[in-house]
Amino acid sequence: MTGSDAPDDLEIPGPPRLPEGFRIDGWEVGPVIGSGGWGTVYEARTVADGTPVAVKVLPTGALGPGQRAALGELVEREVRFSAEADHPHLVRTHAVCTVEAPELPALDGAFALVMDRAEASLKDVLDAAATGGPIDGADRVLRGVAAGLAHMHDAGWVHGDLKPANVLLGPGGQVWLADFGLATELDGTHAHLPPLGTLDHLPPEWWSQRTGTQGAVVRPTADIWAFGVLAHQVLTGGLHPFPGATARARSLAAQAYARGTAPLRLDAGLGDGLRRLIADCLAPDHTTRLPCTARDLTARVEDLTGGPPRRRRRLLPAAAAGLVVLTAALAGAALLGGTGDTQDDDRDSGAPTPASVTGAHRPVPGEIPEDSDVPEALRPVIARAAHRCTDEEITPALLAALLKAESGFDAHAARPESDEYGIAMWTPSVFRAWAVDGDGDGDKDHMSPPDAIATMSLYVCWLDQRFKQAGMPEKDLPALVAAGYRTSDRTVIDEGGVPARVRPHVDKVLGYLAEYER
Ligand SMILES: Nc1ncnc2c1ncn2[C@@H]1O[C@H](COP(=O)(O)OP(=O)(O)OP(=O)(O)O)[C@@H](O)[C@H]1O
Repeated sequence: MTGSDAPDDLEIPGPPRLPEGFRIDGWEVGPVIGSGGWGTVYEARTVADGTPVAVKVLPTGALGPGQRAALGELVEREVRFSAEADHPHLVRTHAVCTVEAPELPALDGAFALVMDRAEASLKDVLDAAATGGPIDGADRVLRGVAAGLAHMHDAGWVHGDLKPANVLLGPGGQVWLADFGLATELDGTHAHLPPLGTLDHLPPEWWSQRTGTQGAVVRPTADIWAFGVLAHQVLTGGLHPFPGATARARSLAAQAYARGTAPLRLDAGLGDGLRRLIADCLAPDHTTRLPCTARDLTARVEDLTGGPPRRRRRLLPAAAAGLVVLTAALAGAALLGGTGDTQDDDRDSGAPTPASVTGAHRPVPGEIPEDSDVPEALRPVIARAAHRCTDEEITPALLAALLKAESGFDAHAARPESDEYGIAMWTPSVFRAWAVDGDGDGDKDHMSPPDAIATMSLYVCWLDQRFKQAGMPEKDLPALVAAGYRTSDRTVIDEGGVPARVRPHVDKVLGYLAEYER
């Protein structure tokens, strides 16, 4: 790992540190992994069961009120982001605690973020790599970074500080984007970030825009530029696409290219497809970069690197005998976390479930009323599943209405004639393509209500986004989602609305929804 660990024999004053064995709530810290601009990251473990985690400690003691507020904002963003985004390629923050250490005044009151523990960062790997060829696992890293970024953008966030130090590599080969302190929510087409960022991965337009009181404007296209730089580094063992011995010189070279006074000279060893992909990411200004979305990048990276097969989706009962591979489903599956590669599956089943994250969940309309007929034991399961989807139409009330219309909340429901089973009436082969381990028991079972409901939420979230992308009327989305769940996204889009044959079912769902939303 990189970091600011000083060799034992040198007395370099560094940031204050917690002693090994120090307890922060239910976690015990170990050795330091490294330090960044705001604090220090420690190895740590969960006291209860020894699960390895990393704890990032951000001291507040020496900060002035303005700096303290800025740090509080970064932590708040990180927490909000972790609460809202849950994806196999985004590092998870399990909890945020406060360090209580009156005997260590410099650290007393510090924020402590408890996260998944990585084995190394991509920066560590690039620093150790021989230049001239791709690093080991280059394809996997690029696929993971692209999928994580696509999930963020689809959920309305910009990372804002994508760089190798913020790509973490987990013990099972997982690829996680990290450091969401700079991640910021999109307001229309762009967001504002404090002018921090990293020189080597900043797009050229960054230098020509004015920084207002809210900070500089940052758009998803800034992450796309950063991805282009990072992809070049990953595929060449660390070479930056722009020449220069220092970050400042490389940034000037990038600006000269953007002004049209210097050509783009990518490494000669790159294959045609990846060269084109990097060149698209490095289009000279944000408007020419617009067509290169993170979602497209994900599909292109998977095509170019032989990624996991494209996903299957729920079928019309009549077509259930012969599964049809639908390319469009790929994007949605990756978007919502079910990419189906083994790494993701391991993550779903093996990692601890997200624990208490202090910080506000976004208020979600459509909670299930207390006096409804939704079985009490199911309510938290439904609410948790609905909150995994950041699209506002997918509420607990809508999931409850869908479940009532599908099975009447009967966990043992079955329609063998159409191969549909369980509380969410999943066709087992289709369920497997989207499956989420809703109860964290290491198994994904269509007959387990938490798994079936979490998977339903994932799927209808994707349907909702498909219909929005297709420009279908927002007010009709609940009906369209109900119809899509019974038929398919393609059928609903091709028919321009709810197909007549599922209208009675959709009306039932809307009736239940009205009851739950009264
Ligand atoms: N969850 C984690 N697991 C393992 N190592 C981590 C984790 N998070 C961060 N690190 C490592 O800890 C070190 C410090 O990380 P930190 O995020 O504080 O700073 P940075 O990203 O290097 O710099 P800055 O945040 O100032 O841009 C880095 O080497 C980073 O790779």
